[in-house]
Amino acid sequence: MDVWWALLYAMLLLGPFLLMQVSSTFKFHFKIFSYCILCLTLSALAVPVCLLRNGGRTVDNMRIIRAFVRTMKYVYGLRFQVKGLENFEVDGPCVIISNHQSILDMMGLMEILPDRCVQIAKKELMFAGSVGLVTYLGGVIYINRKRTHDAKSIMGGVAQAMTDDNLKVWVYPEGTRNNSGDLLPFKKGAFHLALQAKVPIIPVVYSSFTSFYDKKKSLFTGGTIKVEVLPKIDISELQEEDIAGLTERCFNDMRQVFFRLSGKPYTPIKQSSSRQ
Ligand SMILES: CCCCCCCC/C=C\CCCCCCCC(=O)SCCNC(=O)CCNC(=O)[C@H](O)C(C)(C)COP(=O)(O)OP(=O)(O)OC[C@H]1O[C@@H](n2cnc3c(N)ncnc32)[C@H](O)[C@@H]1OP(=O)(O)O
Ligand SMILES: CCCCCCCCCCCCCC(=O)OC[C@@H](O)COP(=O)(O)O
Repeated sequence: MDVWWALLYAMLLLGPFLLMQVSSTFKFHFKIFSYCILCLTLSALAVPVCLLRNGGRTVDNMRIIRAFVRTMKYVYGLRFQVKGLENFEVDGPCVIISNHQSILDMMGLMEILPDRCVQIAKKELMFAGSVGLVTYLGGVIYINRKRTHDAKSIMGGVAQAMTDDNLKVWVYPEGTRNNSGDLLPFKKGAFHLALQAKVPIIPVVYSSFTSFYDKKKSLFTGGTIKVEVLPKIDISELQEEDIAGLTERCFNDMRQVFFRLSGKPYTPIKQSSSRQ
């Protein structure tokens, strides 16, 4: 009989706690689901606008997409504090590199996206319904990350297009989303691209989302994201053999800014030793 009483007490004590857990997980997933639905809906609205204004796949559509996406931050209670926007004022093309934490990054990307800028994305995004279609219309460049040989040759072709069409290209050098509160080691494609196109690199850093968005804790509330556009890095004097050093330098510079913006103490690491 005592066992039943003990069980009853345990349920009374743990019940509300368990319910709270279930409902916070539910809330989190519901919010993410609503984010995807909103992306799909806004894309479906943006597609005809893009087609009517610009006819087909062109970077000019990015201005329309940007205007749509910029409204989304109000729905999720996000604010952006941006510094260094003047660093985007370069003559001609450049490679922009930034850290990538979550699908929410699309809002941060569009918040500061300069004109004539396309992004490199995994090819799977092309099949995400109306989102895929709108990214296609905006001129997003798709790569197959599983076939890195093909990915490299696609990025080689992009170098030529950058100079021919005066394009800026946005790359997430971590190569995947990462919500760990640190940066993943950088892949080298963005740096090869800058060297091949002979254009400067502009790093952009977003502060950590972990205080308001954390998958593991099912946390997704409103918050402020600090963004810093860093001064351009001139690569005109560099050669192929300098790529590893350049990657390391960008990684360290951005990681330092990432920790500062996130209000966390900085501990240096070597990018090569942090490879998984
Ligand atoms: C209207 C409402 C709408 C609402 C909806 C919103 C819509 C918004 C619209 C529009 C926004 C769209 C936004 C999309 C965002 C999507 C984000 C993503 O999808 S992130 C995933 C894809 N991105 C990447 O993966 C980064 C790029 N990746 C790279 O650059 C890699 O480097 C890659 C794939 C080219 C190769 O990756 P490896 O895994 O092989 O690793 P490695 O270390 O870089 O390379 C291995 C060796 O190959 C050499 N290598 C790399 N690239 C080379 C190259 N181009 N040429 C020669 N050698 C190269 C390297 O030097 C390295 O060699 P040694 O170890 O140093 O000897
Ligand atoms: C067919 C219905 C699909 C509906 C999906 C709608 C979702 C909209 C999301 C907006 C664009 C997000 C782009 C993005 O952030 O992609 C993730 C990749 O960067 C990295 O991929 P991963 O971390 O390696 O999986």
